[in-house]
Amino acid sequence: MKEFIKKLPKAELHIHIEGALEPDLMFRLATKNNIKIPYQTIEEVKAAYNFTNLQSFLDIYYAGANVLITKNDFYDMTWAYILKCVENNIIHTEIFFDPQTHTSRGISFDTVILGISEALKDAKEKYSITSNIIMCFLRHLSQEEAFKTFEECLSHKDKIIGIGLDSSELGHPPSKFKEVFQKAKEEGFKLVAHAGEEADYSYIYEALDLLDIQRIDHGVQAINSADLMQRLKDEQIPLTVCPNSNIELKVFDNYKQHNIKKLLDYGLNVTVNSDDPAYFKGYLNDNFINLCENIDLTKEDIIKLIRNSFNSSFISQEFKNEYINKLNNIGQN
Ligand SMILES: Nc1ncnc2[nH]cnc12
Ligand SMILES: [Zn+2]
Repeated sequence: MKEFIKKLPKAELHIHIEGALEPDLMFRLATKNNIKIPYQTIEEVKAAYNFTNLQSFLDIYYAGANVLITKNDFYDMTWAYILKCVENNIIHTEIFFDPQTHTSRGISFDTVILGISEALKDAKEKYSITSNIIMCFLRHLSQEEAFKTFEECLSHKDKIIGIGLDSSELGHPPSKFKEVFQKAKEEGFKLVAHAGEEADYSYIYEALDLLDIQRIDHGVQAINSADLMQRLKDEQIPLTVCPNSNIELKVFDNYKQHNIKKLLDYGLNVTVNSDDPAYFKGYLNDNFINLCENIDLTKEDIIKLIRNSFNSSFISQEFKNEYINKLNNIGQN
């Protein structure tokens, strides 16, 4: 099964680029930029990646992002992820970034978006990897701050396809961001939001009904509402599920307890993604492999999950057709 997974072309729809910052690059940037980090060795960093819940991860993840200062730093972090895409046979990726994590430290919006987008442009030229960028608001901050960030992004509308919502979920429901999502919709952005990762399924209803989102990031708590499951099935709303993340952040006790197969068998539009691969012990192939080693996913299930990713992406129908044909051809051999 491992070889089968590796050879299939894939798309990734839920990856925070700051979550692809590997410890070795973190150290190099810390030294170059003269930024103090609370670790002496890579082993110490890895030992610190022992999370109890989402917040315990976010505290460490935001601290790690402090080493990113120049446009080149953002380029290098993004390029390192692109090399992982090549290794994992990811031919299309939709990347989240969190501008507020950086603008709050005095790094300009332009520095961040230009570093990321230039690496993605080079990825297209060198490896034919296609991509889209989704800007996320940090939900632990206010809607007013989200509006300020939204204003800043408008001069980069050509580079940003969509708007998302991430960070500390509990206590920060989608309803808090209703007006700024409405504005983003009027401006023509695609809309997504993290919902039902740690918080209950009412957050998924809010994301659908108040923010009018097109994909749910995570969404695994939907299983606790029969009505919501039926609706997600009827409307084929994509769920960008992140298995390694769910295990590392203790949403499920282990892979055998993960509900992805139940969601898939029920008929939901489920996809597999890596979330923050540098922090959660692996990239996209590892997520598929961990699932296969612990739950009965068939080859057809794997192909279905990947087909769902291509179909649920924000690329053109022409690209979707081309990529799905490629997937079907390779999947049959
Ligand atoms: N899994 C996650 N949930 C919410 N916010 C995040 N930011 C980075 N990873 C996240
Ligand atoms: Zn996420």
